[in-house]
Amino acid sequence: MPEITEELGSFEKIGVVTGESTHVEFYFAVEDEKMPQVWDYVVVPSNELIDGEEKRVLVLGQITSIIAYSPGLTEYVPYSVAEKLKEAEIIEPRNLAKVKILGFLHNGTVLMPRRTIYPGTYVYLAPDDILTEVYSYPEEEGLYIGNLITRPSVKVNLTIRGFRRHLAILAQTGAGKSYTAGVLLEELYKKGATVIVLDPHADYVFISKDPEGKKKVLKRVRVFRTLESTGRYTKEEIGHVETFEIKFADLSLEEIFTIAGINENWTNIMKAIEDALERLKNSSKNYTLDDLITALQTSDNNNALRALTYIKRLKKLKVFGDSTTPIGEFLQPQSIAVMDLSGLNDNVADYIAYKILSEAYNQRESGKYEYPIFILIEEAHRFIPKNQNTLSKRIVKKIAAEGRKFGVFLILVTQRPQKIDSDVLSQCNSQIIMRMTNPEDQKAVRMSAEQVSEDLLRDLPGLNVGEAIIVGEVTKMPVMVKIRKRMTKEGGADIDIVAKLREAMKAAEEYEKNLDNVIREELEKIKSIVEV
Ligand SMILES: Nc1ncnc2c1ncn2[C@@H]1O[C@H](COP(=O)(O)OP(=O)(O)OP(=O)(O)O)[C@@H](O)[C@H]1O
Repeated sequence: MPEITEELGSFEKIGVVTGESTHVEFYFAVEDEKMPQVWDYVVVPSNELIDGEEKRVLVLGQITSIIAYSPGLTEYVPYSVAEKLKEAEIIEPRNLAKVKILGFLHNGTVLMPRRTIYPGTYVYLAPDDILTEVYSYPEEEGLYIGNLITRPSVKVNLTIRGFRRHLAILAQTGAGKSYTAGVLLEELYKKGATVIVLDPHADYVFISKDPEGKKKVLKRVRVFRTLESTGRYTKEEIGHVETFEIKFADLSLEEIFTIAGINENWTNIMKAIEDALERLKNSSKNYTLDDLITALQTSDNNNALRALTYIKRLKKLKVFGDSTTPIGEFLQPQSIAVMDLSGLNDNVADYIAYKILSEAYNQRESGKYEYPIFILIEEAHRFIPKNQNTLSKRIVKKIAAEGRKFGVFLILVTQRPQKIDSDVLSQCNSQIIMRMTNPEDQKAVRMSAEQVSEDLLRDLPGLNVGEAIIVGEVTKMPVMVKIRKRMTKEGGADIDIVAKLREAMKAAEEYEKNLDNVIREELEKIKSIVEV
């Protein structure tokens, strides 16, 4: 942003600061004929002390409301007077705008002013190039997410550095969360990121293809599914699906205890399982879960029978196969690995999430994998619910607390911010918030994100599909964005109800026609029998 010179003369003047100002907000009387929009950006010149030196700076602000009034038409003016004023054309409508100060740019960072904006200061519409500068980053760190809602000509970039402290995408259903997450995946991919997606609704299984699903646009995308999963889409629709499986004999004793829900104080039960496993290991390296169950069933140890109740639970997981899919399959530079969890029940999805996240985290913690890993968890409230323990919750909490040290970053997507573990949510330093009308969800967002002001919350119900407010470390200033168009195909797009119903009508007609034909044929048969 330029430090101020005479170039202000080329800016579009739209008003004068009036009333009481502070260093965080001010009002201005809007010049007649000028019609700024709510959420548009303005600049005002001011003086700031920077590094001990007085400097003229341009303070950027955002219009948060516009109050229209007429000096003659006060609230209590009677109709007869109001009508006379109208007929005499002396209503003289005026606009008073309220502005929230966003800060000023100094050497690429945003500083908040310490001085109040003085009444009488001219207010200018912020020129596009200033806004572009505020919302851009150097090529190798900028992720192009969309354009300013009020200025479609201004591109908005996020910084990939901001992902260090995790990101949450929060909105009610249908607001455009998955679409937005898809845009982020495209941008992360362009930057060479390693991404793992936990995908309970198969929203990302087409991410390699163009929007029509014809051409492959992202080369290094792999979609995984468990052996028995049927998924939301067929393998033919997706193109290529790989199997994710775990060899039971590869599980450690601790893992078996964890997933079977065996408490660490139940030493007798643990010992019975350990003994049974020891015997199995001595006879074969390829023992299965069924082998363990048989070993416990045939044991004369009472604790083995007690253990059986817990071990039998593992049957429900349905992920055990002949070999273990190595975590290396999910971790490759510049790649997206989508774990399609659609159609699986919560326990299975939870176990798979736990397994993949733990191993990915270990790879980074031990330094075996050298590149940062981005983990996108769709429907995050299912994996990290509030007041409830899941297998994956422990590892997600660990990543939320310590992931940045090892380069493991979370992107959580949820339509139920109030249902998600609040510790994890508050570790997400950046938020992309979209339309949200539920007051409880709004409250959860307010509690978790200090940058989310009352002003912003008030605006949430007014956002359209695909519009978002972005706050936190991924952006220099809070920003309202129209998310850009996807270059890849969505998985979970809303169905076209009218088109589908049209198809249903056709199918019903077809059915009726067939039925008529069958009846006619039957009648013909009966007639021929009767005639004979
Ligand atoms: N930025 C956008 N531009 C164009 N269309 C969009 C945009 N964002 C969302 N949509 C459309 O809006 C619909 C809902 O989007 P999406 O599925 O991403 O919402 P969601 O919040 O993830 O919903 P759910 O919680 O049901 O998964 C989709 O049909 C999608 O194509």
